[in-house]
Amino acid sequence: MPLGHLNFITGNTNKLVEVKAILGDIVPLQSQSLDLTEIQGTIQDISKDKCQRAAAIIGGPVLTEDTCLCFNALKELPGPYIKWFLQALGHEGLNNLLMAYKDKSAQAVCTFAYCSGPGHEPIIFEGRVTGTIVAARGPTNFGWDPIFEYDGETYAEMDKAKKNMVSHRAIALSKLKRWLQAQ
Ligand SMILES: O=c1[nH]cnc2c1ncn2[C@@H]1O[C@H](COP(=O)(O)OP(=O)(O)O)[C@@H](O)[C@H]1O
Ligand SMILES: [Mg+2]
Repeated sequence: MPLGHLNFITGNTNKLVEVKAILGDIVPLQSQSLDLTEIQGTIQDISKDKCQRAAAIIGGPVLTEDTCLCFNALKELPGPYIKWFLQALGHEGLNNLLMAYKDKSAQAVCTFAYCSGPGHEPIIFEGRVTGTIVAARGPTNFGWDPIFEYDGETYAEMDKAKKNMVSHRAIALSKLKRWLQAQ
């Protein structure tokens, strides 16, 4: 492994807790919060751009993460804009967006980007889980967890250990881990 530690750029405590739980002792993690603006575009464009700017500010290697929630009936919107949709509409409002459609399926998409330093091209690791948007069930401490149902339970109802085994974040991190171990 080439890295002393990974510098994970995030201001989201819930994400940090999950990333630490999933990566365990395999990768020592250091975290830092930067207020980075996000461009509009595809998930990959947004992730790469953000990661490159974080590396330029830090002046070294960084890991960034973006989470999208894509409603299939809405051609994958809100997608990268889910944070603002959730903030404005809440769980009920997000459900209402799908009222006009039979298809309630959604994809949770987690994108990690690793950039080895300023000017270097970021590498992307994506995890995607298809679930169903339902009326909120379970604790409300993490984002849209209560309205995303997978395998009969919402993410919020799920045992933490199970979420960290099956989630979009777990899938993306297993790809990152494999890549790190091959370096
Ligand atoms: O695993 C998850 N479950 C539920 N909500 C999540 C999960 N990961 C991210 N979110 C939420 O989805 C949105 C994703 O936006 P973004 O990735 O920009 O988050 P951040 O800026 O808080 O790090 C935020 O509202 C975040 O709280
Ligand atoms: Mg974001």
